[in-house]
Parts: sequence; structure tokens; C-alpha cells
Amino acid sequence: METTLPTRLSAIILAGGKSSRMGKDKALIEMQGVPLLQRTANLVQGYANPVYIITPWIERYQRIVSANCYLLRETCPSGETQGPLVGFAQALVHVKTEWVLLLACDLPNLKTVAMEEWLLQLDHVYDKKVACLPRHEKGWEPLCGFYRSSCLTSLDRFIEGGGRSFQQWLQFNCVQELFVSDRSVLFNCNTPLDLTHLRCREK
Ligand SMILES: Nc1nc2c(ncn2[C@@H]2O[C@H](COP(=O)(O)OP(=O)(O)OP(=O)(O)O)[C@@H](O)[C@H]2O)c(=O)[nH]1
Ligand SMILES: [Mg+2]
Repeated sequence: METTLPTRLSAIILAGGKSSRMGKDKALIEMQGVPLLQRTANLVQGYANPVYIITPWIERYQRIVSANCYLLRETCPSGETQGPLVGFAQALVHVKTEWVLLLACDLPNLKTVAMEEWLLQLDHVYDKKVACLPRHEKGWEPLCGFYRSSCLTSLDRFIEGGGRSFQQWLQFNCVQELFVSDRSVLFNCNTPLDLTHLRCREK
């Protein structure tokens, strides 16, 4: 099947979270011997180019991600990271393609079939929409979907005004729903219990 050319799409993977619920760095949790961050980066490289990883801990991840990925150092003026919205904005400055796929690093069920289904939808996003994201009962799934790189202006303005919430920022913007036929790919591994469920399914 023909998919969208990788040169049209960049990817940003967020790997600067505290993993406080998990109690250890989620990016390094292994699935079939491969750390989650590495798995996500490998998967997305077939569809997006370049792939950026934004994190304050470049040295921690250098050995696990391929040389084709760009590790971007997140700046933390206050000494603390400021959450995924700020991480996204810092990485988005580097993006030159029209679209960018934003992904959390803790999506162990993401699959190539989902990528292919999603990419086909990008051709049908209305011009005014700044993002194409899965929807759930309470709002959008902001860390697993597509953004137009031109949204940086609106994003910077929101952050300068003190905003840090993806859901709040998205309320001010036109978003199109991304159709996801298999919702299990959106499974987010946040807690030791989530990990136990995952390990059971691996067996
Ligand atoms: N670059 C960057 N990524 C972040 C930041 N905060 C969260 N993330 C990433 O965003 C994604 C979703 O994060 P969450 O699972 O909601 O939160 P977390 O901080 O990793 O974990 P908790 O401390 O348990 O909430 C993960 O890929 C995180 O690594 C941040 O400040 N900077
Ligand atoms: Mg999470």
C-alpha cells in the first residue's frame, strides 16, 4: 500500500516526563528486550523524517536511539521541566515539514498498521484544522496524533500567557478527529499495574 512520503511529515517524541506513577523511567522500560523509547522511535522512522526526541536527558538515551534520530535538549530555565506542552513547543521550532506526528514515549501498543491508517487520513484534513487527533470521552488524545507545524505561533502565545495544558490550548483551536479503528494502540503505560497487564499479554 502506498503511504504518505516521509518527507512530508516529521515526528516529535516526548521523553521528558517524571514517570512518578511508574516509579522508574518509562522510556527505558523494555518490551521484548527493547526500551519503549527505542521501539517508538524505530516504528515512526518508517513514516516520518526527521524524527526528534525532546528530553532534558540526552545522555541517558543516546545509546538506545538510532543515529538517524535527533535528540533535542529541553531547556528548563526554572530547573524543572514544564510539561509536555512546553516540550512540544521547544521541539516544534525545529520542524520544517507541514505536518508533525507527536507521540508520547509510553505507547507500547503502537503498530505500523495504525500508522498507515492514520497517514491516509492526513490528505483529508481541512485547511483550517491545526491538528488531527484521536478523541476520547473527555476531550482529545493530544500525545498521539498530528499537528500542523504552523500551530507554533498559537502555541507560543498560549505558553507565554502561562498556559500549560494541552486540552485548554486545543479548545482555542480547530481540531479534526483522527479515526482509530483499533483503540488498543492508544494504550498508555503509566503505572506498575499497566505494566503488569502489558507483561501478561506479552506471554
Ligand atoms: N519533553 C518532555 N516530555 C514530557 C514532559 N512531561 C511529560 N512528558 C512526556 O509526555 C508523555 C506523557 O507523559 P505522562 O505519562 O502524562 O507523564 P509522566 O511525567 O511521564 O509521568 P507521571 O509523572 O507519572 O505523570 C511521556 O512521553 C512523557 O515522557 C516534559 O516536561 N517534557
Ligand atoms: Mg502517559
